[in-house]
Amino acid sequence: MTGRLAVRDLPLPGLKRVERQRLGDHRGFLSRLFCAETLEAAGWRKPLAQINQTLTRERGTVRGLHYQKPPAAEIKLVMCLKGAIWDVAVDVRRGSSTFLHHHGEILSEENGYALLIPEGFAHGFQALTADVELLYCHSAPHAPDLEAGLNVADPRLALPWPLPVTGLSVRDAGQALLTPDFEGVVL
Ligand SMILES: Cc1cn([C@H]2C[C@H](O)[C@@H](COP(=O)(O)OP(=O)(O)O[C@H]3O[C@H](C)C(=O)[C@H](O)[C@H]3O)O2)c(=O)[nH]c1=O
Repeated sequence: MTGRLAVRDLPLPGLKRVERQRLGDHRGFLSRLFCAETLEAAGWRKPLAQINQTLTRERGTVRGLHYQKPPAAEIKLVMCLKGAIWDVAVDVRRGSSTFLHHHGEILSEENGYALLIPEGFAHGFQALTADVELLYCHSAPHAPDLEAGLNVADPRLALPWPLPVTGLSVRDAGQALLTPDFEGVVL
């Protein structure tokens, strides 16, 4: 456990779980959310460009699946500070041995887990409780013109959402299904 963040390998190459250790005392706790030194060793070798917060009010709501295309491809560190989510990353790296494979797991206020999602992964989550709050660290600025997405109900992905999918944004509900010629992104 170096510097309060433990990094674990996951089945998709480059995808990591980052486990936060809380330092508690009679007042409460301190928890480190980001550490450039620890995360550089885990593959974050870019600046910290932007940090976002989202609040998702309704249990069952799904946000995603989003990624930014090169040259705005980004590393994300996603953590759930309030409530619990099922978080999922899908490999869209052209030529990857795990192309279009997904990894999903629960991130929560309680378990203190985050996902470090490399460039070339689409990201999404489902709120498992009401009023979930997420914090995102991004290695590249928001680039709306280079945003892309996958459909959360795409049969080619067959994502095992824990709850019935609700609350999609108009954009997310309208994401096109993958076509047979989809080759992913070249990083
Ligand atoms: C991502 C982003 C969005 N915005 C603006 C654009 C829209 O006017 C508004 C909501 O954007 P959007 O509906 O894309 O937000 P989400 O669907 O919650 O996307 C988020 O959830 C999925 C799961 C992700 O992985 C994205 O990285 C994350 O941003 O915020 C910004 O101003 N900056 C940003 O970095």
